[in-house]
Amino acid sequence: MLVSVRAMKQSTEALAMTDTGQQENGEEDGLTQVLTDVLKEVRLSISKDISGADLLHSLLSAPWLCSLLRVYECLLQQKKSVLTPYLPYSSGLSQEVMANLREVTTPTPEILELYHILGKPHVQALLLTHDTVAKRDYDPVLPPIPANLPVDEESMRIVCLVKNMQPLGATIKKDLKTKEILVARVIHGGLADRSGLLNPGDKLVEVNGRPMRGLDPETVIQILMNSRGTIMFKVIPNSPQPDNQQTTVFVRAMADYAPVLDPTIPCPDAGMAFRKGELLEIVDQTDSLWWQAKKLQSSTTCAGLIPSTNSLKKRLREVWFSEPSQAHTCIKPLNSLDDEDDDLGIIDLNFDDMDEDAPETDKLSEEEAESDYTKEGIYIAGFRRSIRFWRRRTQSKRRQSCHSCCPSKNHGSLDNPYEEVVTFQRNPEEPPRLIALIGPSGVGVNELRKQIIKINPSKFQGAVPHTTRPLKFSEEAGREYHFISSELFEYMAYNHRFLEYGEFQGHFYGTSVDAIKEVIDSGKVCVIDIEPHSIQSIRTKRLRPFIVFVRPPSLERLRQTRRNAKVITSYQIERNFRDVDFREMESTSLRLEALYGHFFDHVLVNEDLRETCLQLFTLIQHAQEDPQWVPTTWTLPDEP
Ligand SMILES: Nc1ncnc2c1ncn2[C@@H]1O[C@H](COP(=O)(O)OP(=O)(O)OP(=O)(O)O)[C@@H](O)[C@H]1O
Repeated sequence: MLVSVRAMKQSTEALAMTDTGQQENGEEDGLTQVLTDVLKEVRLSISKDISGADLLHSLLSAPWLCSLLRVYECLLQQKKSVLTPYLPYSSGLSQEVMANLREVTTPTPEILELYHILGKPHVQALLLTHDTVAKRDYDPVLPPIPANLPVDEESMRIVCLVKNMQPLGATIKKDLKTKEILVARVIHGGLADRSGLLNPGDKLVEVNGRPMRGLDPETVIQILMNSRGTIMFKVIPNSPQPDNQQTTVFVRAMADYAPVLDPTIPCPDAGMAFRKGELLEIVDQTDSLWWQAKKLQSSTTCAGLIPSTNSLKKRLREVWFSEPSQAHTCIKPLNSLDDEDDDLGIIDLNFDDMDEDAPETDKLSEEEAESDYTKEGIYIAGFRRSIRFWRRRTQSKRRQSCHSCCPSKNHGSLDNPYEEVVTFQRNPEEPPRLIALIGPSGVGVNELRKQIIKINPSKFQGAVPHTTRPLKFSEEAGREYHFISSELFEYMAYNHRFLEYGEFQGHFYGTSVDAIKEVIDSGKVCVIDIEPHSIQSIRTKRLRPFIVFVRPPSLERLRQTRRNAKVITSYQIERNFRDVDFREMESTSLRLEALYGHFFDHVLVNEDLRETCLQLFTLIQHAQEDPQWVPTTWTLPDEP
């Protein structure tokens, strides 16, 4: 044990010596060498069977000790290589050199060149920066604090901002009791915010030497708006606010908003207009009435004021009830409430009111109406004309109904004017997103769907509809239709299991959510076309739909491209398109976009069929593979 203590002592001393020695001699392997020597001696002690030598040997040869020594050596190395400036006054020296060079009466070209180089602003700036870094003197030089300051005086801050054409980025208000002018809010990303020197609650004492106390906010705003260049504020800073961490929220606007039309906004100039469907980044929600937001697709860094959810709801209701031109066609005598059936999706196709002029021979027989799109051995479910007929009929009825004027039917915007969204990237293991096509009747949604499924039937599929009509000879249950009893159909309809359903020639037809889910769960991409009023029903976490609106091209292009195309009229007639159909398609398209545009993930113009198909194909891939904004509720974990 005595030996081990002596050996340790020696080693410590050796370590200490090596430390200084290493610093002096620059030897890098000193410590390792000492350890090796000590280990050698301890090993000798072991062979002499001296007590404790074993323990000391295992301690000194432990890997952690080697590692520690290596770290120590590295740190030592690092300490040695710290850069020290050769001189901390290179800028002053360069000035001295230039002064000397100026005194040379007959300067050589070299002298001239050196003088020119040293005089360059970039070189001067570089030398100045070098000196600042060398002195490590980064703080501004502040004037000394006067010794005789009264203890209870509020500290005053002098703030200088350079303002050109841009607004100040702050709103003000008057404290009615004290008549003081206060900073009401600081707009994120604006001039005041970027300076970091003005905060909500700061008292404005003077602006450019002019006292603010007692002035009207309007006068102060005018003074600020007319100021250019440097504006000097004297402010009494607000006592520091608790730092409530702002979290950014992303939302999709479900309503339009124009600050210039809103008399309640505290500062219309600071307001931000937006349209339905636009994505907004809400950066400040501290005020319960007015939030600050930026548009996601905008390059501006400065936020604008937008109403909070409650303020916007209130505003939308006020606007709706004050609109003098609203024709409240939803208020009808009791005996004319048939359209209410449309909302439930029930359409009775008795053809009592059929086109008198339509020749009987043009009308499709039940067989023709039921002809499916079974081509080249591919059964493409959900293309039956029977379903399309009752839809056609629904559309003409719904056109007269009152979805747009009634607040309760305003597609949720009055209840939820901002929909919270997040970016969503589908995990390849997850079921594919539903692809829903929407468009005015005749624009080609059905054709596009058919083409896409034909391209790759093992990847794309439609949802198999349900019907109460009997199975025909060539059909197979679950392939063309799910054939069910009227009772079951009624039960399903009653329990909201259908996205849409209706009656055609005494039989019920409908597309169920489960039929869609069945396709999705099989790993295939389910492609459906739906009526716009069903959008809300499919916008669920379960289906995560990607909604594509198919828009018609110009009238001229419609005439050119639809020469051989057939339109299905609401009277069960298939005929060539007429100009009146194109015009109707155009006006319906505008109406649908105005009403439902904020739900569309993409708008596709169906001009050339082949081209549109390719675009749709790419779009579907993009919908499945790339990140997109979706409602936050779609990404929340399921409740237990
Ligand atoms: N880009 C296009 N060029 C030429 N013809 C087209 C194009 N798109 C669709 N068509 C044709 O237009 C007709 C109507 O198309 P489709 O049946 O798909 O309409 P739709 O939008 O489903 O409307 P509806 O629901 O009323 O049937 C069909 O004959 C279709 O082949």
